[in-house]
Amino acid sequence: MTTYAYFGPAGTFTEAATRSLPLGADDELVPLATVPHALAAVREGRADRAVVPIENSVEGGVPATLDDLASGTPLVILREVLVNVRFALLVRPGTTLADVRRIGTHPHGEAQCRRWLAEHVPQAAYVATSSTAAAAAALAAGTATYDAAISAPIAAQTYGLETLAEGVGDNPDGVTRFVLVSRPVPPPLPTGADRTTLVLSMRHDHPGALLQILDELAVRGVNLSRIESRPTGERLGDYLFSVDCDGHVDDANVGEALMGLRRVCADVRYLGSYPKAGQVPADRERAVADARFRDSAAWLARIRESGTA
Ligand SMILES: O=C(O)C(=O)Cc1ccccc1
Repeated sequence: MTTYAYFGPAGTFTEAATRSLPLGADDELVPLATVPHALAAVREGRADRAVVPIENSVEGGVPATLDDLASGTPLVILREVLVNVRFALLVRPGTTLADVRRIGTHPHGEAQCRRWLAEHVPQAAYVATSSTAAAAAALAAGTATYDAAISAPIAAQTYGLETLAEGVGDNPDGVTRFVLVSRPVPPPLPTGADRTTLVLSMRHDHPGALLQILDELAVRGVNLSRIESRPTGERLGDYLFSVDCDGHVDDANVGEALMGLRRVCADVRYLGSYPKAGQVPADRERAVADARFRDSAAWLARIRESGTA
């Protein structure tokens, strides 16, 4: 039996992401109110795995997740899943669009529905809630300070609310990437289409610090798919770089890039190598490049051992 803590309550997009994993019949799903609570449950051994959002196609990286994974007891990402997020405007039975004065939702929900809201409910103010489902739950319970919630369509059934409008997202193709997180374990085997997540801190602020990082990756042909600077939270002006790159820690070029980063950075936190979600064709050039890296390492070893290649 595996216990999955997910960013809840019931009816969040994170629950949908969790249910899209290959779950066993006796696996247990535990909703927790925030991303830090879900990750703490894994760190403290109350859950085996956590599922949390990490990036979406409108707002970019999810700060609560990036910041929590960047510090504290190390955790690793084992897998990612993509969810096409579609939003619905939910109300208590009887409320009409003209009645809606305040709308509750998660900040990422608001960001992804902004244009629709400006056009259809321009009179409504936005109230931030801890998740899209928490907005629906409080509305149904009568404890909300708002009269409509933007949530996943399924939250209407979960909480007994009425759907006033569906497809209220500005982009019907909006996608959120969720990650399955565990206490440190060896990575899943390379598939040829993998991603590696890292957090990099520089020794001190100096000219060209970011260029040094990019150099270590570029010179080994490692492609970056996301890079964000995040404040460390310690001193004004202290930043970390949160990075996703293509490839697996077992790939020769990624391994060499990691060693290079370890030399130039004050700290490199490895957050896992895992298969990319979606229809990603295996990169044939990667296999050729990997063979060249391994060949050159073997060549150097022969010279060191016997004085000749
Ligand atoms: O609040 C939720 O339902 C979540 O799972 C976080 C979220 C919010 C908006 C878009 C994608 C994920």
